[in-house]
Amino acid sequence: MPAAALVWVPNAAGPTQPEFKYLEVRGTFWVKQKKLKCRSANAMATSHIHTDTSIVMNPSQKPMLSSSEQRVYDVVLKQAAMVKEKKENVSLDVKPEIASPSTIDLLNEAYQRCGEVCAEYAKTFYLGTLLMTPERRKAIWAIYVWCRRTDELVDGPNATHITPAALDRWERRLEEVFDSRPYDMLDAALSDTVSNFPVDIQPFRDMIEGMRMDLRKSRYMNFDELYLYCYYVAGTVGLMSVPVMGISPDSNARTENVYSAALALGIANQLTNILRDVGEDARRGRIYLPQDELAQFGLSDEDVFAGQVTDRWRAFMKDQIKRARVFFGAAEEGVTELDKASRWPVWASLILYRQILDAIEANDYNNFSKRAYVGKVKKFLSLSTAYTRAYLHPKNISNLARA
Ligand SMILES: CC(C)=CCC/C(C)=C/CC/C(C)=C/CC/C(C)=C/COP(=O)(O)OP(=O)(O)O
Repeated sequence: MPAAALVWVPNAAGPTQPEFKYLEVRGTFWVKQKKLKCRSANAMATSHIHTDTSIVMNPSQKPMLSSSEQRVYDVVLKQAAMVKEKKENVSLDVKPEIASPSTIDLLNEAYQRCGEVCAEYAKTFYLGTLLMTPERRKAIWAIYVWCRRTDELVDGPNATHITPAALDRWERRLEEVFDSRPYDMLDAALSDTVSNFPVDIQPFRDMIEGMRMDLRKSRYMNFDELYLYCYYVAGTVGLMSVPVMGISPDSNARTENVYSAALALGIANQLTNILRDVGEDARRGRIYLPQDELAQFGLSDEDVFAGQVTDRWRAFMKDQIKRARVFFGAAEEGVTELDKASRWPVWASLILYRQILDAIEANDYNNFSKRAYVGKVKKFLSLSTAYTRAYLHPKNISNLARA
């Protein structure tokens, strides 16, 4: 793991320039060292390329983005631009009333089904969506269901039969959803959602690309490759959700910065998921951990398959956990910018998922044969912490979040 990382921090005072906090690893601590003004808004934990601190510390330079980060940041900018455009043209955006009562009934039924699926597979998140306005709640359900169905193609009961050609068909079907030609009821709900909210198709396409990647790849040479995978399968969810969840009318943050935070939450969640599931994935012949970083700690695939918790493994895991926490930290700053009604479910999922990292530590880094999980009492407490954070004044929230 890298010696240094730049982490984007939204400037609540309404910046003309985004701000970055410079974080440096010293021994086992991340030390906030100085703030830099940078022209580019994205420098999310670009740690793996910034091992030479002199590169990051020169304030006159744009932070160097890796190829994956640049590729992903272009999607962030595109999505943010779409939202801004929608905001500016909001008065012109009157949809003709062409839907017949029977179409409306069918759509309502479709959304209801999406809600049932969400309630069944993501209970806590579903409860959180109940706080949102009915339009937003239904739209989030429709997006959730599409993501779930996409994931099931490679992870569900028929996963062994799935081929790249089937994913191509799923992508053509996605294009039709965005062209208002849905194939089934659940697609119809998504079609309706993407016509009501400024949601870009790219993150959806990219999630399918993530499934293709999972089919053809079982090793990641470095963090750049892993970052791209995490964006495809989880960062995309953040980008799809924010246009629906909405940014608070009181927010002074730049739209693209809120989207970068949403992306960070997806990446943090996925990194956590990977760290929790090392043993389970290894039993399927998969290792998502960066190969070069394993090697830096004197570890190899064989060590992962052997599943022994050694001092080398502990040291490696400490570094990986540290990086996941950096991404959670970057995400936190964006949650406070979301529309008030959307903050609670996001805080809840952030706090709950981040606790999995604590659970891995509590298991003495045995993620080979012990599953890290958050107990019921802790879960319940987290929900009320999330509630408090969501409904305090934004200025207080960031202070509290660091407590
Ligand atoms: C922070 C801001 C501004 C917005 C929030 C934007 C959102 C909603 C981001 C969340 C992205 C997200 C939920 C990504 C999915 C990540 C993930 C690893 C999900 C795990 O899914 P499962 O595999 O079902 O998990 P379990 O195995 O833990 O059940």
